[in-house]
Amino acid sequence: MNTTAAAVIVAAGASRRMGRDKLWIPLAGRITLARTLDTFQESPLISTIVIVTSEERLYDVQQLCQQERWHKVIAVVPGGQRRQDSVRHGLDALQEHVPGCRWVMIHDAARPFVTSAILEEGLKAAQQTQAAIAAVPVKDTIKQVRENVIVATPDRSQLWSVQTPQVFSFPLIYEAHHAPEAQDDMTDDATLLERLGHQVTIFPGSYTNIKITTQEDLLFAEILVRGQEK
Ligand SMILES: Nc1ccn([C@@H]2O[C@H](COP(=O)(O)OP(=O)(O)OP(=O)(O)O)[C@@H](O)[C@H]2O)c(=O)n1
Ligand SMILES: C[C@](O)(CO)[C@H](O)COP(=O)(O)O
Repeated sequence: MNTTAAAVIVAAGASRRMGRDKLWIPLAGRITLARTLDTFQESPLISTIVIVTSEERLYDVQQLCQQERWHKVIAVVPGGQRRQDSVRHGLDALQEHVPGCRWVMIHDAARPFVTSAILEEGLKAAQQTQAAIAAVPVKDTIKQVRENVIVATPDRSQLWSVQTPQVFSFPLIYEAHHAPEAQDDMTDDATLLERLGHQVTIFPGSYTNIKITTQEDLLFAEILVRGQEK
């Protein structure tokens, strides 16, 4: 595959459920953010990277990019109130700095175990449908609950746990993030396209492509790192 994509790495969250900045927690000695950036910097499928971080971390991230020689990083920009606002800021930076950008991968910096194989799967899938997101089949039974009472048990065979990267035609997702519908709160980028009536497909993620969110995730992360180093 000779097609490449730009990447927007969103790293501007407050880590409220972790209680401390989860992107700067060392995982076996290398911080979460660096592990994520390593994969994108090393992938031949990624041409340019924009990192979206908090105002407070702008300088730290710029310094880290120099120190780590992440030469594909063309901009480090401040995030917004919500994840979707941070994504939009990243897309705006690509619009400004990468004329003619065709494909973009939007990825959580909090998912440091993404692999180059997942990136490849995502770009291949998006080239088929213009919009494709990483996902894995749900393993638990999921219940819909209202005021502590179960109101529905969706058919598990139709339930998928969604991850990132989420890979899109850049013009498509750029326009969607600037549509009126983008004002509504949504927790992933695919939702926006769904609301606008676009078909979004899934491609295989991985059960190890975890999002570092709460303290317990660090236990699994340490095991994953040790497994990678064997
Ligand atoms: N305003 C925000 C919120 C989230 N993110 C990023 O989006 C990814 C997924 O978000 P999440 O795991 O929820 O991170 P936080 O928002 O930091 O977590 P919490 O909800 O516990 O505060 C993370 O890499 C986070 O840094 C972001 O760039 N801007
Ligand atoms: C985008 C995402 O990682 C897909 O599962 C998830 O929606 C992010 O949610 P968060 O609350 O911003 O972590």
